[in-house]
Amino acid sequence: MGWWGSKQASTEAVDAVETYETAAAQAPADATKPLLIVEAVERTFQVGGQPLHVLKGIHMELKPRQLIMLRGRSGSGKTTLLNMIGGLDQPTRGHIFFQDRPFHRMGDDERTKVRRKHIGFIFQAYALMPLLSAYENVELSLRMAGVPGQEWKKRVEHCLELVGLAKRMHHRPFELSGGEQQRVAIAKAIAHKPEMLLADEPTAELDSQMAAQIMSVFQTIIRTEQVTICMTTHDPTILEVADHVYEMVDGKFI
Ligand SMILES: Nc1ncnc2c1ncn2[C@@H]1O[C@H](COP(=O)(O)OP(=O)(O)OP(=O)(O)O)[C@@H](O)[C@H]1O
Repeated sequence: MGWWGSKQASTEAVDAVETYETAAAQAPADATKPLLIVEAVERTFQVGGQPLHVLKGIHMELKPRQLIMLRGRSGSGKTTLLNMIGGLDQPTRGHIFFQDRPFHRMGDDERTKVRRKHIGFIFQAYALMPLLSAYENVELSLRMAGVPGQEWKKRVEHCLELVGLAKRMHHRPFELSGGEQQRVAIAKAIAHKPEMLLADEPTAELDSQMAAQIMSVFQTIIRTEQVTICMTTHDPTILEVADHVYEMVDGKFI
């Protein structure tokens, strides 16, 4: 997983983003219109001078307020696809449209801007700052997203309440269980009000009871925050809460 290289900021790129932003802002809210469209996406890496075909023609759609799961064995390409959907990487071939923005044609800086504003990420290992409290961790993400300071307190408290941690907001990560830390990570990921939340194996480190709590939090935030969630998983016990499961085998959906 990584941030992909070149830094080619240009006025043209900034203008292009603003054009996409304006178009997206003006588009009428339509619950049936896909939030994200993936068309014939392929991703090839060069490994030791040889091409490694990791994604081999992926088609998918995410609609508003859905919970979508990508399931498949280790190495099948789930994280590679999640990176494309989140604008962290670009396809070798094919198209990705996020709210009508053509991710496959946009430069790194343009995609970074869109990501900061419209997408939240949750990882298997909670990615919290160890010396900051739950409250401060969530506040940090608002600060980084450029949200005005006067809005922080209300939003931080609201997000921590949504994930059931109102009473633990002043605890630091080491004073919380794994499931509670993952809930702080969720509060952090939704604080800037993204339309899409991407989660890579969010329950992998948790026992089945904590995993069920995370899935229940996901269902709550889809309803209350109007977010769409796309997550990868190995865990067959949580698939039943998904609106749709894409099963990936060797870089393709079956
Ligand atoms: N940057 C890269 N360079 C070369 N090969 C890569 C790169 N990223 C991923 N791969 C290869 O692509 C394949 C798919 O990896 P990916 O991480 O997408 O699988 P996954 O289904 O998410 O697996 P896991 O469940 O173990 O996380 C693997 O063989 C991996 O080694």
